[in-house]
Amino acid sequence: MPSMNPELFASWTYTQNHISEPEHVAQARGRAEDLGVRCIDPAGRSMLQLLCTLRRPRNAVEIGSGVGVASLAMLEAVGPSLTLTAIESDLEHANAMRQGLRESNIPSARARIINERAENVLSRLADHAYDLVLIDAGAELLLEYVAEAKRIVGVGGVIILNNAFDEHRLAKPAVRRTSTVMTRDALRMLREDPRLQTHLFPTEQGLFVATVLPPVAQKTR
Ligand SMILES: C[S@@+](CC[C@H](N)C(=O)[O-])C[C@H]1O[C@@H](n2cnc3c(N)ncnc32)[C@H](O)[C@@H]1O
Repeated sequence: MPSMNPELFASWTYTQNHISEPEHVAQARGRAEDLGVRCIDPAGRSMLQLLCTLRRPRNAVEIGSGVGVASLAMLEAVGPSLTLTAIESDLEHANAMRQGLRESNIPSARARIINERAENVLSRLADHAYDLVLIDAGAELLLEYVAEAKRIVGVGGVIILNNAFDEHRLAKPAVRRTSTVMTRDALRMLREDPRLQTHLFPTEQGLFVATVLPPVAQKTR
């Protein structure tokens, strides 16, 4: 097991610092700062774009889309073949996302923004109808979001959980805060499912990725 020596930390920092983002993303981050909303970090955004480029989802859901930094990343990585359902409970955040989409010339038909609480929306989404679900709406209802994501994602689809480090509390066993316990339970729920292949990527906030395996490839435990 690697220990956190200074060289490892330097390499990690180098990775985080060598990501450049276009001007319109910086503008969206500025809007998020004004509204006091956290966005996916640059390494997470970059990883999300890579996953979208590899998987090329046609139907994606984002639970907690904020001002749309991650949404834009997905829409831009895949292009017109992706339709995104973005669920966001805060009207100001949803409006800021609409502004970002307009400025990026993304037609509103490609991003359906649902301004409601996710727990009231997810049960209306069809089983196995989505290729990608990004969860980033806080830890309070995380287990419910994970259960719904597992229901709506089809074989070969991807479930992504951002802020998996729970503000760097996850790895500290003594921390028993509700959000940390919820996050640990959610990650366990995904890791222990034999239908899923999982990995936790060490981005700044932690990006946990699970893909739904076809029946022949399912893990035996
Ligand atoms: C961390 S931000 C999302 C950032 C976004 N994924 C990005 O990278 O740009 C979390 C968002 O989830 C929203 N949220 C919190 N609870 C929610 C709920 N129950 N249903 C829908 N949205 C929720 C908040 O209003 C906030 O905008």
